Amino acid sequence: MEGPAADSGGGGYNEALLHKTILVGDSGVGKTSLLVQFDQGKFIPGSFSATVGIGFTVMLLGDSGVGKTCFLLQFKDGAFLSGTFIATVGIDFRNKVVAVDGVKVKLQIWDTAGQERFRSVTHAYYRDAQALLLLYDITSKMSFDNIRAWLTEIHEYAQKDVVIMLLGNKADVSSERAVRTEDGASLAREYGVPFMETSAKTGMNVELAFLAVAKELKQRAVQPLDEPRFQIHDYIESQKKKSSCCAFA
Ligand SMILES: Nc1nc2c(ncn2[C@@H]2O[C@H](COP(=O)(O)OP(=O)(O)OP(=O)(O)O)[C@@H](O)[C@H]2O)c(=O)[nH]1
Repeated sequence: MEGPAADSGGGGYNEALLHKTILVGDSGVGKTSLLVQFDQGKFIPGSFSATVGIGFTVMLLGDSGVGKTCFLLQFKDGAFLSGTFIATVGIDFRNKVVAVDGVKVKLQIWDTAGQERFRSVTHAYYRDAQALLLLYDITSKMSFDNIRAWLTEIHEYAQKDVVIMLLGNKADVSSERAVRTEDGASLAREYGVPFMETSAKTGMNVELAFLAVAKELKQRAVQPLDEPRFQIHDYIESQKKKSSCCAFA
């Protein structure tokens, strides 16, 4: 069985093997347990809760090494993978349910390989994503300079109304900073997308990034007519922690 993902353990990679498997069946037959058993190798007894009816796909994009996998693992497990860098192969995914204004929202998060050689594989998934988190590394000017090329690809392959957020990751490494916060903010303004700096290491703004897109997508899906529209830019500005401030250990 393969997820939308190829094996991320390195070694040979066969594009022809990439396919999707969908689990279908009545509520309670064990679809989620089967997936958890496959993903984590364990069975969680007594944990049945009907899978939430509202779910979205979020995709992580950006150059290889900017921290996409760490960003996802920090959000999913609250842990940081330090040490050896193992580049993602093709595409991998994780699920996480978040509460948005009392409603459970399931996010399926796709972690893509930043390496050029996997680009044709990841392009195929753009159109299924409702939100894209586009990361650069604040210690790598090149990863920032490549953001325009990423945005061009996004406009070519993604849905027209996809939610895009620009994230300057590794904000904890201020001594090696190569991209000013103002430059990130100004590029984001130019493209009309929300922006913040993050750290997959300390967790700074990681949850906020996912929560903001979950709120925006949920609002779009089930917006009560009498409620004012959710403003993602304002929400982020009011909630985000600044890297110049006291957010680091
Ligand atoms: N200091 C610091 N290091 C980070 C952070 N995020 C990731 N790293 C490190 O950066 C390296 C690359 O991280 P990954 O998450 O594997 O990068 P990626 O973007 O998924 O790379 P690809 O899978 O090749 O696209 C690893 O050595 C991480 O430990 C961060 O916020 N701060």
